Amino acid sequence: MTGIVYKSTGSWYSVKTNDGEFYNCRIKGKFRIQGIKSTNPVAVGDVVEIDLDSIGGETIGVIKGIHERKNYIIRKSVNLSKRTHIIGANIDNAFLLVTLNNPTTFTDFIDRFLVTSEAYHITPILLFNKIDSYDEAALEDLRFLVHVYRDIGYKCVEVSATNGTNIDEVKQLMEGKTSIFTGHSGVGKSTLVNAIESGLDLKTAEISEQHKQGQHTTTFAEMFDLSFNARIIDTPGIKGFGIVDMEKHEIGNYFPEFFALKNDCKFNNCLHIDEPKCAVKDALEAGKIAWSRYKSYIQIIDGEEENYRTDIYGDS
Ligand SMILES: Nc1nc2c(ncn2[C@@H]2O[C@H](COP(=O)(O)OP(=O)(O)OP(=O)(O)O)[C@@H](O)[C@H]2O)c(=O)[nH]1
Ligand SMILES: [Zn+2]
Repeated sequence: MTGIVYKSTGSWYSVKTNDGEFYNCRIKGKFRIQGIKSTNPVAVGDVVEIDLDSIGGETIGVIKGIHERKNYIIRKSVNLSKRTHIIGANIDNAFLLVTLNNPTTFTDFIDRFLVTSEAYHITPILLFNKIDSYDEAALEDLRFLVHVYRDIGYKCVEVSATNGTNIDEVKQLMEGKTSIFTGHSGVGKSTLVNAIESGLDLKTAEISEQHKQGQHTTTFAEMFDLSFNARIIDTPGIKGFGIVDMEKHEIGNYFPEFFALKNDCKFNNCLHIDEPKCAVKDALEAGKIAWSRYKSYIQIIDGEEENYRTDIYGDS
């Protein structure tokens, strides 16, 4: 039987099969997928093959195989073991909630998120939240930012989680897909998810209650079905994306407006820094590329070692 992993707590996995039933499953044998060494061989969002077994009147599943992943996001531990944990797999949309103030979301944070989404092959969507709270000056800044990102081709939606503004548009973008929500603490993730589907926070509350009783201190990702044929992967403690292990020369490929000009640079390995006849620098001077984007690019290129190691920002 084929199913999808909705939850994992170490050695047990909750798998929903095509008939809509949930089964507690264990893993049989060893898994080594796509050459990743991770602390968890099977992750939330994985499509798995299971066999059912009846043990003492209870039906237990055994996971015997995993389908190839479309993508997956990982978190590397910052300690010496550098062990990788797969947070979630087969994700369609990554929503980043952005607020201009309260808290401030800086453009380099947005751009790192976009680069990582591109590298992971996840569709990034920017949600500019709290638009009900902005004064005219902030709205002006907002319009500029939205213009910059729409121009590149990124989907941007201005929302108010508290007023319900444009929540239907967000729901439309989620339909038939698996989404994750990220953003700084206080940007309104919980409020927004609650506006999308009320009562969902109730479920998560129950789960954290279970965690308190159990031995696990780590919070695990969990997937939820929403009422309008959409899924959310709840990623506790994950606030945003950083940069995946990348070669310097690759980074420009994940800035679509730079990538589009790549063949116009004199050198095909142009880093767009101080090479002559660089089409990206020309476009920047001509005002066709935003300075904030170029600044983020340089920051990533010059990034401290840490930026290349930690690809998911978490609390720990
Ligand atoms: N004015 C206004 N306030 C909002 C909006 N969305 C959220 N807030 C407020 O912002 C604060 C933080 O919202 P949360 O939903 O808790 O933010 P969060 O991103 O889940 O925060 P963490 O749980 O710390 O990651 C709360 O006081 C919300 O009421 C909005 O659209 N407009
Ligand atoms: Zn160049």
